Amino acid sequence: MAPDRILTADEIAKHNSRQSCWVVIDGHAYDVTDFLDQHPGGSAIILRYAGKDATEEYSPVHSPGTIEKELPKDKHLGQVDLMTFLSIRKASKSPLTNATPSGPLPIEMCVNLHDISLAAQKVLPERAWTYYASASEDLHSHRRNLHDWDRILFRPRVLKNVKHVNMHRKILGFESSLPFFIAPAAMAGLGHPDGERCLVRGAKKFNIPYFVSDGSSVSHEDLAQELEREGYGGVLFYQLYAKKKKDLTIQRIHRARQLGYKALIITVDTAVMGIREEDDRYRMRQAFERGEKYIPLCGLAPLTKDDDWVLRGVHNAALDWNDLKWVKEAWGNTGPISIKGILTTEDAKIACEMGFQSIYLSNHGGRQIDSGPSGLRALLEIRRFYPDVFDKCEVLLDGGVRRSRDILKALCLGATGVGLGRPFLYALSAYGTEGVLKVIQILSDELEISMRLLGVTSLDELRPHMVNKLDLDNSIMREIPGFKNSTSKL
Ligand code: HEM
Ligand SMILES: Cc1cc2nc3c(=O)[nH]c(=O)nc-3n(C[C@H](O)[C@H](O)[C@H](O)COP(=O)(O)O)c2cc1C
Repeated sequence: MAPDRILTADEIAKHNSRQSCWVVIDGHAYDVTDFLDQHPGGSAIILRYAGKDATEEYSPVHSPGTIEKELPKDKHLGQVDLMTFLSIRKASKSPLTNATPSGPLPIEMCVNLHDISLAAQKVLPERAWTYYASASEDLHSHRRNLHDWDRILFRPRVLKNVKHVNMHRKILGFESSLPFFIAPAAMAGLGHPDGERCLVRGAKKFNIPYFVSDGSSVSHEDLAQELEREGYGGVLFYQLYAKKKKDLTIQRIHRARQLGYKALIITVDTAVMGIREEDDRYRMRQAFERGEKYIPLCGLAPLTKDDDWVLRGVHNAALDWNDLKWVKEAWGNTGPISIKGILTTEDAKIACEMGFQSIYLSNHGGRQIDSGPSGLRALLEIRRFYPDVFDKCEVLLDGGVRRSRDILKALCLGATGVGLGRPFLYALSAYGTEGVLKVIQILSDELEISMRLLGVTSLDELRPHMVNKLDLDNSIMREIPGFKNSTSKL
């Protein structure tokens, strides 16, 4: 079929099955029938858009040029008739077009990360806000992330001469100017056309690490180039989701190595995607408004008898600790590896004993198991039952950090570095690169002030006795089979 052919929406809509599956992306129609089983994201997700416009779902997870690279030329069917296209294409708002009449706050008026989050809520299209802000089920883990920090109190010392402070910290081998980093978060392109590029620029300007998500909207090649462009410092670490196919996972690791990513973060808390009901509701409502049947991506029943059993999401539910051996081998000696999503003493010990250089305590921003502990509670548990971890492994942590005082508390308790996820997505959505710079500047200023008020001049001086954690201690396990409670040592 000639690629200059113009197709109507009705014609495309007929090809809505596994036997004949066409999709529309950016105004062009493609025959993806033969590609379904090769699609790295699985066939189910494409079948959901069979005979329809998939642009809104497609764009944030694929870098430009993916179709040209992956689909044979003859699968490009042609352009879609614009008039009929409008009837099948959902009115997708581009970022920053649905600002309220008053718009977001001028950036100068944002004094803290809460202001930035409010600004983003004002301007973000509903789909993006829902994806970024949502967490799983009843949001217990998410709320705990936000509130646990306030249950740790400082024990500030006075009259210590704190005129000069040093905020440097080595994180996974990188000499960072600040003890925090940009946590991996997929699909920054939903919030701003420059997407993850804004985050690279921020990391560069302030010389901090950016853990780039496997699900970046901008290609990893482009991000590596962005880092190389003129600027100051920064470093990129690669966050990996193991795919269902081992060879694809290995390809990703090799690509990260070639691109010069300096550390590997393996996220292990996503055997399946958590139940993010706001996200589901949004999709259901969209389907309902279009008069379509909503096909959930979850549940244990196959979508059709030909399909794989569909677990929620595209991740590899069969992954286990043994698989991490070949992941490690594929990465070689490129740099340190951190295991992200550890929440218990038992798993911390396994990771350390397997020789991983770092564990990363995180409940994925409350988006995975609900009623799991916050990264902070996991830190307290591990301190109690496996304090050796701090001699063997670098401990990173994230979840609900919105103030530098939270970072300082985590560092007092033994963390090496602390990550922030949503604040950076909100910042780039509302203000692009400027927003990302603003977040880092606010955190840097807050940190400097909090250090002085606590009575320390260097992060190396931070010790557990500088905080009072008794309020949270009561909620930490008293016994764990096979581990000794070392409370007295704390
Ligand atoms: C039309 C042709 C398509 C092509 C050529 C294609 C190609 C690819 C490729 C190469 C990947 C690997 C990830 C990467 O690029 O870094 C991928 C992943 C993915 N694709 Fe597609 N895709 C297509 C359509 C779609 C559609 C229509 C959807 C959904 C609406 C979709 C959803 C996904 C998802 C969620 C992933 C992530 C998988 C993961 O990270 O494990 N794709 N796709
Ligand atoms: C929208 C969004 C996307 C995320 N994507 C990823 C991801 O691709 N990989 C990953 O390991 N973690 C991902 N996370 C989890 C973050 O890395 C981090 O653990 C979490 O956001 C920290 O909580 P915070 O948002 O309260 O700072 C994501 C979180 C959000 C909110």
